[in-house]
Amino acid sequence: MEFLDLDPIAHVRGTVQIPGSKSISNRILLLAALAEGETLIRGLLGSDDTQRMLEALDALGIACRQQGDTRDFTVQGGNGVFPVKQGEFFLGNAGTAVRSLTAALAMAGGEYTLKGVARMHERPIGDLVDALRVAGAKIDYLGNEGFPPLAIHPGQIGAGRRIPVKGNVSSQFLTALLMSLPLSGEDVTIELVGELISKPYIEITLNLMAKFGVTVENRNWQEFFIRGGQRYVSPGEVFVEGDASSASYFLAAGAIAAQGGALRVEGVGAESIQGDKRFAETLEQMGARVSWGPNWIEVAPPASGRLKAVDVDLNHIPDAAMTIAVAALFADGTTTIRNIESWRVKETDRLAAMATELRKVGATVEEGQDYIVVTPPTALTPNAEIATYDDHRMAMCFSLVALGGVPIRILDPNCTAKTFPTYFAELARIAG
Ligand SMILES: O=C(O)C1=C[C@@H](OP(=O)(O)O)[C@@H](O)[C@H](O)C1
Ligand SMILES: C=C(OP(=O)(O)O)C(=O)O
Repeated sequence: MEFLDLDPIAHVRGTVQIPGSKSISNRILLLAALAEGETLIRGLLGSDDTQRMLEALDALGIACRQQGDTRDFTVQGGNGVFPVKQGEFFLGNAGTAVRSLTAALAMAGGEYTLKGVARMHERPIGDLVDALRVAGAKIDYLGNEGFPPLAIHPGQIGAGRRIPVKGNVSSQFLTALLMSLPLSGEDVTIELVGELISKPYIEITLNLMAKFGVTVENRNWQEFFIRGGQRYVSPGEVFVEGDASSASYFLAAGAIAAQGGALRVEGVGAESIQGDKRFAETLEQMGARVSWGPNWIEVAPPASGRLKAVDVDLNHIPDAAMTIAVAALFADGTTTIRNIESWRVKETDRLAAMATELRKVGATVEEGQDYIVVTPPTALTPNAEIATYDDHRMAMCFSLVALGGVPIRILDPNCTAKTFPTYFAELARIAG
């Protein structure tokens, strides 16, 4: 097993340019593919998740062309049509690709198979498939009921329907329906059944759909009404913001160990459409000093020098919430993070993984079905070997332990390629 040994990091300083947002990149790729006209996408994230989406669109007959060696791409939209009517697509562990393509292909009138890595075949999709079946889609499970791989057949997506969907397992199911149902051309009402988690991701979806000319009426988060007759039209050029979840590691590093001013991230700021920018608010609650510009955030440690423990509901920022669990090692007292049951169905069972690995560095941890309680040790255990469970965020979060004056070994560090292939190089650059 490959590993990376991190030496203790005394301080961090400088500015980090955050690579493009995964959530925005994969949404824009699909919307551009469905739109009429050519879209120039600026600053697309280069990572496993976006690569899987690009490959799938390419195989579906949508030309996606990289501009030289930049991260700018042109996409020739198919105006609601995928030219290729059959295929088998491997989508790795990219939730944003599997969920949104399931809905888009269910309406595409072809024979398609969607599959991913073994873990993807353990990540639920049943609530989305149920909703699509009500809409008239024909989808079969090729393995376990409720999970990929899926066989998608031509269906009859009906007009004027009410489509119920559950949103308590993943908001990506609602996102997938929202992005695809306008293709029916008819009035559609999506009706939320029960609670919706990870709400800010729906705001990203609605914002980007509007950029491509389709508006949705959000009726108090209970119903989403899409008026028929709308279609996606390329806005010409779109810009991908820096990834706010990726920014969380550097913002936390600034809160723990910035020296000579604050650590700055660029690419995400007050004007960002990503909910994960609100991670900085939680750091502020922990006592960190935070300042905001339109496109940047700066964080410095608390005036007292030590972060405060917090008791917080982080349902709105499930990805960045992991960074708080590790930042809790640097806080006075016990930190509780609540309402994060979705951690159990992501890249790994993140509640179990986080608890196991935090204990390796000496923390006392209570793991509940939907919460985690972290009490830091008086001294961090040096040379812990951190398993990362093929979860990019486990690798990135635990690198912060090096800011506690102890060496740490991160196993399989290349798993950061899912969303941030250059993470450890960036960390080395700001480490003083
Ligand atoms: O829509 C999106 O882009 C995402 C939604 C969230 O998932 P859930 O809605 O499953 O919590 C988040 O964890 C994921 O990384 C990206
Ligand atoms: C949950 C995540 O990814 P996915 O898009 O695969 O759901 C994540 O990036 O933390």
